[in-house]
Amino acid sequence: MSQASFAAAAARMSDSSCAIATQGLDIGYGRKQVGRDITLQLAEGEILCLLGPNGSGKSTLLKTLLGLLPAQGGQLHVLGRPLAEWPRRGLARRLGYVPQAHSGEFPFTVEEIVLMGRTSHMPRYAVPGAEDRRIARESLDTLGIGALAQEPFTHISGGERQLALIARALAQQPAILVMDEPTASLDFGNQLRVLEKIRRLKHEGLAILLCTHQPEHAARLADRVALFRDGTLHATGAPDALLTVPRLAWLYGLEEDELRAWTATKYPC
Ligand SMILES: Nc1ncnc2c1ncn2[C@@H]1O[C@H](COP(=O)(O)OP(=O)(O)OP(=O)(O)O)[C@@H](O)[C@H]1O
Repeated sequence: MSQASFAAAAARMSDSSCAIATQGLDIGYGRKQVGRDITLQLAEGEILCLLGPNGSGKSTLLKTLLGLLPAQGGQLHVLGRPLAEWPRRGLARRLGYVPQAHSGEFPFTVEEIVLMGRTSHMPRYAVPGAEDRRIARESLDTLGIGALAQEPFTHISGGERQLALIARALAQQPAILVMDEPTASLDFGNQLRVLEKIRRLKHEGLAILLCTHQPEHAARLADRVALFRDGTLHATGAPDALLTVPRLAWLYGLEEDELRAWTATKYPC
């Protein structure tokens, strides 16, 4: 890297209006490398959609950006500050995470799961107060699952669990929202409701990074898309420029005719 580009990269990394910035990030598990040399930025008030085939390393990247997995190399800054320098509670207050829906092991109620999103706002060892409960209730209602508040998380459907995990992240009131396939197990109506909610959160100023297996969602929602394959970030840019038939066919290992035959969206050729 030349001195000028090194200086430009350093300025980008320490820009506090950049929600997340990485430079040459290597990701993986222990000695196993899953992705390498990943350089990306997520700006405030931006939606960036990460697209890529199964097993390409998207979830591993998200977990690394959240500090749930240590980076194997490179640099990672959140709001202009190295991730490692953030106090845990400060980071937890700013970074919301919607993981892929899981069944959960302990029979917490849905409300209790959502209240967990308030933990970083509460004094240590405190129980949730009236304001925390109001915010949790509002998050449930906004996703249309207020009626499930007292149900055990382990006894609701996969799609309902997905909505509860989104409600938990909303209750956290983060500045940055990282979502791993947030609409994967939702019915058509809930998919659209969640996409609309994500769009509104962006207008409230949140920075949102999400993985999706649905290019049409990225086309409608994203300010920028990132194409990720084999642990490498191949391109980032405007949806119109990147969501083309040749690029999507290459990304998912399809024939172009196959893609045209099975998608209703008319991607540019
Ligand atoms: N806990 C783990 N330990 C070791 N390797 C893992 C672990 N979790 C995932 N991997 C491996 O990392 C690679 C990338 O997985 P990852 O879950 O990041 O992919 P993905 O792009 O999110 O896939 P999908 O779209 O199917 O969710 C895969 O080869 C996977 O086997």
